[in-house]
Amino acid sequence: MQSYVQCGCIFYWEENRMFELKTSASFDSAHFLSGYQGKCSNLHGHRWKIEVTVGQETLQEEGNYRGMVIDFGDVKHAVKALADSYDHAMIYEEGTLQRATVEALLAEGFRLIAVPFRPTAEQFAKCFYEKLTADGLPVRRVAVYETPENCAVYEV
Ligand SMILES: Nc1nc2c(c(=O)[nH]1)N=C([C@H](O)[C@H](O)COP(=O)(O)OP(=O)(O)OP(=O)(O)O)CN2
Ligand SMILES: [Zn+2]
Repeated sequence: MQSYVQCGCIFYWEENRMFELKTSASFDSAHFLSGYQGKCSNLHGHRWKIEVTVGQETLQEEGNYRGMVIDFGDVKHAVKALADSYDHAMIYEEGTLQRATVEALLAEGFRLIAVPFRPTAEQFAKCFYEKLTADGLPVRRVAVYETPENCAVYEV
């Protein structure tokens, strides 16, 4: 990252160094892509992996967390809790299933999660970024893997 810095009447670009921590957690769920031309319009499952990078230019200077960006445990627990909240569910975009279908699935005891977006890896990456940021984590990057080879990244 670069900052435009003023020193007297001189302006210059200063390269900022960044400390980053990375952790990941996974969840297993089903989804489908409504309106997709191809096999992903059908209900299918993934083992989604959420890989989160948090970062800061400075480390904490005193107390229990001196020398740290944030405690590894705090990042790990937040990402695990997020993954668990999407685990073993059928994830669908709001408005893409008939009401009778939703009611029938709920009557069978299935766990449904309606999301206000098409559940692509890209949209999940942005959604997870926003949720973890709202939890107070200094998130820089969220990668969401649908398969071990394919991931989408949301980065700030
Ligand atoms: N840019 C994106 N493209 C696709 C996404 C996505 O989230 N972002 N998602 C899908 C589907 O969810 C699909 O499950 C993944 O597709 P695909 O890679 O084709 O699936 P496989 O890895 O199982 O492919 P095989 O060729 O069957 O091994 C589609 N595209
Ligand atoms: Zn899929």
